[in-house]
Amino acid sequence: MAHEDWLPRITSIFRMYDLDGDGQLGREDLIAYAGRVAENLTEPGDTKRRAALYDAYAELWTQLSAVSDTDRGGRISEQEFVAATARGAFDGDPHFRDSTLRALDALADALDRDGDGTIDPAEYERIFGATGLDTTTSALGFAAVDTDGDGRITRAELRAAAVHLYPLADPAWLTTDAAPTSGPRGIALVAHDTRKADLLGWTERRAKELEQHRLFGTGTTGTLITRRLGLPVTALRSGPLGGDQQIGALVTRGEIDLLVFFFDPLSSHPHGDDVRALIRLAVLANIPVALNAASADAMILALTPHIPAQVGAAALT
Ligand SMILES: O=C(CO)COP(=O)(O)O
Repeated sequence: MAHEDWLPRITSIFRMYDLDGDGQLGREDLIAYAGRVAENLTEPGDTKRRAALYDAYAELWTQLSAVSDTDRGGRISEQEFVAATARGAFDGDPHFRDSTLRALDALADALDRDGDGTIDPAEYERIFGATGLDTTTSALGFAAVDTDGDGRITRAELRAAAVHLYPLADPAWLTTDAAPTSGPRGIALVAHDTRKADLLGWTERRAKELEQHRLFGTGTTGTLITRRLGLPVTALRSGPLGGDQQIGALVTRGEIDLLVFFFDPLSSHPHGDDVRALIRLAVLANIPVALNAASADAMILALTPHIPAQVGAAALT
């Protein structure tokens, strides 16, 4: 792609994030940007959506700086940003891809005020004030984003339309391969009472791998893991109160890449139908399901790439 085609796009992305206008991007700019989006799109008490935005933009900063902060000064100048795009350093980087898609998904969730999984025109309208995007950006007009014309925007439609908001020489790369091949994955952790000690032992052993992913759990299981290990687990409702069904909904939305479910093999449970439904959805979605520590070990290792502690700029160019 010719330089002149993408240069104005890349400089406007840089300036969109450079909220203090000092010509340098720092972590604080991305955090302030997340704050701006959170402030405009979410209620003050909506800690879940807000935390997802802050986490996503902090992660985006990590990946942006790993690729483009070539002088390792802790800040990215506009020149470094443009140069990294010019040499296609972001294109093809799976960690950058995953963090970008995660930021877009956090934005989609924040726009989806009623939480029905799609964005209607009134919900969508707020994107412009919240992100600083120009209302005249026709590529982001509702009709252009709602490609199937059903009057609602899905996460996938937002991902596809918003790729040009990222510093890619070839934005199409971001969404051509729907399944990320590495980087943070969604992992659901569930255990019946008689298996909680086993699961806690396993999560303790695999804390290093688990902390690289996005963790979800049924109520008691998730809360216990966070309390015991400090791992950030998004705890849903307790299993018997609908937690398995909530995990099933996440599976259906494509947000879970591994289900670790240490179920009780020796007794029956009043919510047995919910348990079967969750496993059925996981089979349908073709995601790995680990029912004991041995299978969970194999699967977590397969899903967790070795991420070097500090990626040198030279290695990326
Ligand atoms: O019952 C469960 C799964 O079916 C687990 O729920 P809790 O994590 O809330 O105990």
